[in-house]
Amino acid sequence: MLASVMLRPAWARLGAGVSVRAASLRLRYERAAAGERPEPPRHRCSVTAGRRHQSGEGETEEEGKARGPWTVSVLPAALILAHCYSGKGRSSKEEALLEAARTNNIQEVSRLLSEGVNVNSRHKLGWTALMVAAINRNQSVVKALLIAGADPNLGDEFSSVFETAKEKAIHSLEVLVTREDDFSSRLNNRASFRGCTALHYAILSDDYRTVKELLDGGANPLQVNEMGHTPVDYAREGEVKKLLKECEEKFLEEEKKRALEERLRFPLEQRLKEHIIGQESAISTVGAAIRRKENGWYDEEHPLVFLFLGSSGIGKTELAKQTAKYLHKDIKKGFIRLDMSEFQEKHEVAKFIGSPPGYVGHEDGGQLTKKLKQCPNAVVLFDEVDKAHPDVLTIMLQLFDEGRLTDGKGKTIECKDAIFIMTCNAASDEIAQHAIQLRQEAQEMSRKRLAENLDDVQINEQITISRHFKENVIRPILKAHFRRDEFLGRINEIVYFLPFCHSELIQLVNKELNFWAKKAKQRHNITLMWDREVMDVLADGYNLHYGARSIKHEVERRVVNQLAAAYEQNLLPWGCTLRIAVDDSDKTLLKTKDSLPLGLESKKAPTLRLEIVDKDSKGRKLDIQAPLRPENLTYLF
Ligand SMILES: Nc1ncnc2c1ncn2[C@@H]1O[C@H](COP(=O)(O)OP(=O)(O)OP(=O)(O)O)[C@@H](O)[C@H]1O
Repeated sequence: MLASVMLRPAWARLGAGVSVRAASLRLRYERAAAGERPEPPRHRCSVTAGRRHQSGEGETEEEGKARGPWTVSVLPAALILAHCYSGKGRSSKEEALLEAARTNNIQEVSRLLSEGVNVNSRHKLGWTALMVAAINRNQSVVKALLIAGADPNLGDEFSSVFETAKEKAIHSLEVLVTREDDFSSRLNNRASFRGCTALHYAILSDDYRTVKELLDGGANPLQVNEMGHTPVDYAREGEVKKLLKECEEKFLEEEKKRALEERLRFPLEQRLKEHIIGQESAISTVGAAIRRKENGWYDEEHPLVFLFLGSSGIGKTELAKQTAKYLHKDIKKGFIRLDMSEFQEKHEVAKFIGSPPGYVGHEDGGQLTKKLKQCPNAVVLFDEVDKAHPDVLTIMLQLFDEGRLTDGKGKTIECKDAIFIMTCNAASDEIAQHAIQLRQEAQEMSRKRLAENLDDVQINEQITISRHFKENVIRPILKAHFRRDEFLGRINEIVYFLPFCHSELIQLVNKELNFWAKKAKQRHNITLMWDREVMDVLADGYNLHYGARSIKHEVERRVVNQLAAAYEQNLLPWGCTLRIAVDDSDKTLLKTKDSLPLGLESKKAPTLRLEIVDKDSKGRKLDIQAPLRPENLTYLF
């Protein structure tokens, strides 16, 4: 049973809360600290031996003999223990709360809570007062903490003694004794407890009343710890297990209802549009597929597979990331990204799923399998899939087909619930050219109708890629790239990302300028404003091959460089208001731009200038000294 892994055997516990091992270590080291000379320890732990070596450094042979083997090995540990004990003189109220929760001192807990102590504060090794109270079966304290707002679903940050010592750079002996003294001596020090909630601990101590208290207080019976176990996995047969099972079902139902309400209130498409400009058709295709899956209208035997097509920097990765954010609270685990250009060679298959036994790197596991194991329903992005070796594609095909993958160690990972997204740059030029042509045709049509004085004219920049184009242009290109129909056949949706139209470029510019305006306010208390014409000028810096990245670069090159130069030359008083404007002499360039025939427009881009806005709202142009006119720096794209 799993609980037995987490708990110490009964014989290894000393009734008053201190383990045999810790007690004997303590006794030995206390004597050492007091200057006694006890018999040498029979089993010297490796940490102590390491210390002996460390403290013996730089001493003469005589000094070494005079000291003897024992003193060196024990004194540092004794110092550590002394430090441990001094920690007992708790100073902060948070520490006092943790101690009161452990000792079931309900009066002290109530007093501290009434003084406004943070009920969710953690011990320096990672647990909360609710966890301490739960493991020690202190039901009344658990109740008081929950009423005061303790979060029953926080996970412990303490892993095992060894791991915690390594993470916090503390001696493992100190961690061992602190865990036993300040938390519980009933737990196995080798097991990992990271992510265990108060409910996990209440189950481990098999305390029905505390379990009930926690469940009534909103504890999630389905929350998994870092080892992937829910509380019920640690429950013994009996009334506690029965109670948990009942609550699990109720919780699942409520969770489903809550999620549905949330989805209706704030649909996925709306969320995605908050982060992604344009790409309406891509957003609705992905949104619809996720909705089918969330509502049970999908084939549960296969995972969802998308292929994202389009040029660079137009939101493919961003859409995958935002979808993962929507589906998973923990984005670190919920979003897996693999650059497939790293799997171009045959032997790199091993990097993907792990090497077989006997091969180098067998113990490390594969890049994909390791991450999928941690989160089998993750959103997995295979970037630039067209660069992967055919053998890697074969493994991917098996993954998409069966929804499972066997790693180099022979372990099978079930991932039917995962969402796989591949990006591919093949056909991106064709898609971009086709979209531009469609947009030009749409604009031409609008102009004609405008000339005919029709009332219902709407300049519509939204275009749709035709089925004919998909079948006759895109599919053959993809076939030539992947060389297998079954691979394309396993893709649920091919999603097209189109180059930005003018209004989308204006939104991108605005987003970028707002980003810098926020920074200017935070860092230098400068208020940044800009005219509409400025956005048009910056939008002209769009480069089809770099997508939104070219807009970022244009704003940095033409605006942020000037800001930095003006700042360096002390031209920006603290708290001033700055306006970005198009130079008056260049405004004519903007006006003539649209009226001139194609190819005859001026090659010179209008200049942007910075003005300080005075109290009377008049602008005073800043005289940024040459050679620091960063506008003149070479255009990198
Ligand atoms: N449609 C968009 N809306 C808002 N920001 C975008 C959009 N497209 C791209 N960006 C921004 O541009 C940057 C690059 O975008 P992203 O990584 O999604 O590009 P991509 O299409 O995946 O291209 P690549 O294949 O080169 O990675 C990101 O900072 C992203 O936020």
